[in-house]
Amino acid sequence: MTPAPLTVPKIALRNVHKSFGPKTVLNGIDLEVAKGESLVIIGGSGTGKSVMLKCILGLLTPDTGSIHVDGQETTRLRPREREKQLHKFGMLFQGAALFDSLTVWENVAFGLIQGAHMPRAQAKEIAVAKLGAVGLTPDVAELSPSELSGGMQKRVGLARAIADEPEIIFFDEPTTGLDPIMADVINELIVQCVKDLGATAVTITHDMASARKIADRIAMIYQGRIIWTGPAKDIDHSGHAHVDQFVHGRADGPIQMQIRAL
Ligand SMILES: Nc1ncnc2c1ncn2[C@@H]1O[C@H](COP(=O)(O)OP(=O)(O)OP(=O)(O)O)[C@@H](O)[C@H]1O
Repeated sequence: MTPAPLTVPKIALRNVHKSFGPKTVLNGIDLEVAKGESLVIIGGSGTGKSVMLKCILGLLTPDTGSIHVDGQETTRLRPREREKQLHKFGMLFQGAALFDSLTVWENVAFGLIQGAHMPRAQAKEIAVAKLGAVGLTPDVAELSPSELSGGMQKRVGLARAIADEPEIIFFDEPTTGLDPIMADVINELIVQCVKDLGATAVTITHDMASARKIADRIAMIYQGRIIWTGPAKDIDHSGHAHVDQFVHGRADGPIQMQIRAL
């Protein structure tokens, strides 16, 4: 009998550890993301979600463990290979992180012009089309980001994330600071854009409404490890006390917040 073909995960982390001085942040992360899947990572503040994303992007190097993207080990790539690898990723940062010194379209086209060395006129055409895909009209393209509302800035950030048609998109708390209705609009746009691109998506969020809407699968990080992962539909009956406490936002439970003055 012919064995079933093995599908290589788009992203695979194995036993990833990362410490800063005496502080262990990632303590043996094991996680796989399938091609085309939308994975949402939940977990308390300071549990290492951003550090994990930075390790996948190659902005931080794990102390031990492996990270594979499309089957290729990425933790110790040479600069040129790393740059090639980075082209696979799009990113929507917390707070959209737009440059106020550039117009909206220049923000969207930034990676196309700087990274892919595309002529400005061609990059502008793509930027205006991507702005259209997130519901912004061409007149917005000429404005400064400071002239836009928070919801519009997120849309611009999303247009920038998809401009280069990445294979993988990271969303870092995409709905932070938005009212619930605008948050829902952004969630729908994320789902639509990811689907249109056929991309693999990894989202960090504290917003459970967002997680439910965006995720095929949810993973929870706690004390530097993935303690639960399952289909989004199972999040309310995970059978895991830590997940239950987090999802329902209860102060009482196994997760004790460490509150200390810095
Ligand atoms: N470059 C660094 N140097 C030292 N410590 C760091 C560095 N980056 C992150 N940390 C520490 O690692 C821990 C995890 O940070 P991280 O930003 O990943 O948390 P998070 O889960 O994304 O939190 P939040 O939900 O609040 O954004 C924090 O205690 C943080 O102070």
